[in-house]
Amino acid sequence: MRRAHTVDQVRTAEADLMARLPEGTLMQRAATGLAVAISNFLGHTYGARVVLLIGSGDNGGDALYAGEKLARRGAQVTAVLLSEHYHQAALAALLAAGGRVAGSGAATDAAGLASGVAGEIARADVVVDGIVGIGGRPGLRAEAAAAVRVAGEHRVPIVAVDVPSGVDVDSGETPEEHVSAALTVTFGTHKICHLVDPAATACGPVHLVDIGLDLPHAAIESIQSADVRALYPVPRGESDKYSRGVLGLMAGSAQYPGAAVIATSGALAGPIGMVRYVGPDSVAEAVRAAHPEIVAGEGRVQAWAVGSGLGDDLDLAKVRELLDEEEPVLLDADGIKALDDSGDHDSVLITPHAGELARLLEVDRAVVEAQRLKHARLTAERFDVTVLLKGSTTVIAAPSGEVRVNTNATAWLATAGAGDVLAGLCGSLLAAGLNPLDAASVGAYLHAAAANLASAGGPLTAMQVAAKLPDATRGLLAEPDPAGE
Ligand SMILES: NC(=O)C1=CN([C@@H]2O[C@H](COP(=O)(O)OP(=O)(O)OC[C@H]3O[C@@H](n4cnc5c(N)ncnc54)[C@H](O)[C@@H]3O)[C@@H](O)[C@H]2O)[C@@H](O)CC1
Ligand SMILES: Nc1ncnc2c1ncn2[C@@H]1O[C@H](COP(=O)(O)OP(=O)(O)O)[C@@H](O)[C@H]1O
Ligand SMILES: [K+]
Repeated sequence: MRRAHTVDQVRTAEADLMARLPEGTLMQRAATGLAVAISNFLGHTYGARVVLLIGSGDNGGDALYAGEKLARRGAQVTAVLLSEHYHQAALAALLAAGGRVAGSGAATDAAGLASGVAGEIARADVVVDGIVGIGGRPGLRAEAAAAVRVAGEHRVPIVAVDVPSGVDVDSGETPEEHVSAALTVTFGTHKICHLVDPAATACGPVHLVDIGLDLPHAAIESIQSADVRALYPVPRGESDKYSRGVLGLMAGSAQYPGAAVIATSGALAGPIGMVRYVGPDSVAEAVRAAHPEIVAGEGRVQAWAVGSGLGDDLDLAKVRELLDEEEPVLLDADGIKALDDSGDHDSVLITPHAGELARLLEVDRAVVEAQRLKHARLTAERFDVTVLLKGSTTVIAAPSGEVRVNTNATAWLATAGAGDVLAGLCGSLLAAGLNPLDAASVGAYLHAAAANLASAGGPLTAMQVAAKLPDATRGLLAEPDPAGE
């Protein structure tokens, strides 16, 4: 698992380590990693024009020391001081290495920047965001915001130090103006904003520099290929189609027959031995035509997936009966309407997008989109259910308080029917015996991996995603475990 910690957890771990090391050691480790990452990002160092945006704290200190190291290797490094306070020793080191400070005069330009600063930023090869790190509050002050805007206007890429300044580090929310980075270089561990949207998108790719922190249990985890490999229910020699798991699928309607076909494709491409389709005859025929492997009609199952494309055909009483049974149930789309906040749902997984979760919670969709982690968590707690909240980053929250995210999906996956594939696949993983948290995590990862194969940088259809699931699974199960994962 890739782990993300809260600001408090990071500060505690940092204090413990600093007490055992000579002063300044951690910042030097961070700055060295940062300088190397900036060099790699640029592809060259000698002669590169680097502008550092410097705030009052240690985040600015990291940026200044990295600037010093780049200046020693021949970069032209200019610091823009955005606060009266700054890390004095780090600035002295930068100046001693040949770096400069821009805009130290009193005059300002139309953007509110000290004169000369906008021109420096416009000509830069890279801007380094050392405005604030984990000590920052959301938002940017006027001068910082103006500097960031100039970089944007001139398409100068920004490398964020630790976090893109202005985002909310512990929630991944972006209530105010913030930096949008081409690369974020972080230290010690990932922070929540690196994994949860909308902030995760503002980070760009995230590069982690190890600085030796000893960290506690993570607040949030992001599932990696090695985790999927360890969890995937691979059939054994003695397995038969029943022991591999049978999924009952209640999906599709006269209104949306395709959803049943697509969800079945997802389910059959999972680890189970059989799908039992339960629905109107006309839809069952369409499913059988596409998938002769299915069995139509009720029978013994190890889990249910209910809801994709049911539309007005949703039989609330029937779904509530299923919820009272022992078998795990996945509720997707309209099926989620059957959930109430009384009762024990710890074997239930719901797979809403932001609109469906908003309807369940009776709030606006935009509120869920802006505060994805918060709403996934509170739903898991209030309904005693595991929630897989779909979107650009998928957030999975369990009633135990555990949270996992999946960040490897391509935006091409945002296409009609992709959610039906996911519901079928996650249902299949439940029927094969995974608990709701693991089924959701493995499902989201493989769904995204299949979408990446189907897309290869271009458009895809939901059925193509389902068709690539076996390849994605095969590739992953065959992969050797990389060291350190
Ligand atoms: N904690 C760690 O493990 C390590 C931290 N390091 C660096 O230190 C950073 C944290 O440093 P600090 O604690 O000094 O905090 P920051 O540098 O994040 O912020 C410092 C100050 O900025 C001001 N501020 C807050 N929000 C602002 C806003 N929106 N606009 C303008 N100013 C604002 C506040 O006065 C705050 O105290 C990390 O992000 C990282 O870059 C690294 O040097 C090494 C290890
Ligand atoms: N911007 C995005 N980047 C990556 N994946 C996305 C993005 N937006 C949506 N997705 C994923 O695409 C799928 C869309 O599912 P859903 O919204 O249920 O569509 P449908 O109901 O049409 O099947 C989900 O797996 C979701 O997580
Ligand atoms: K920053």
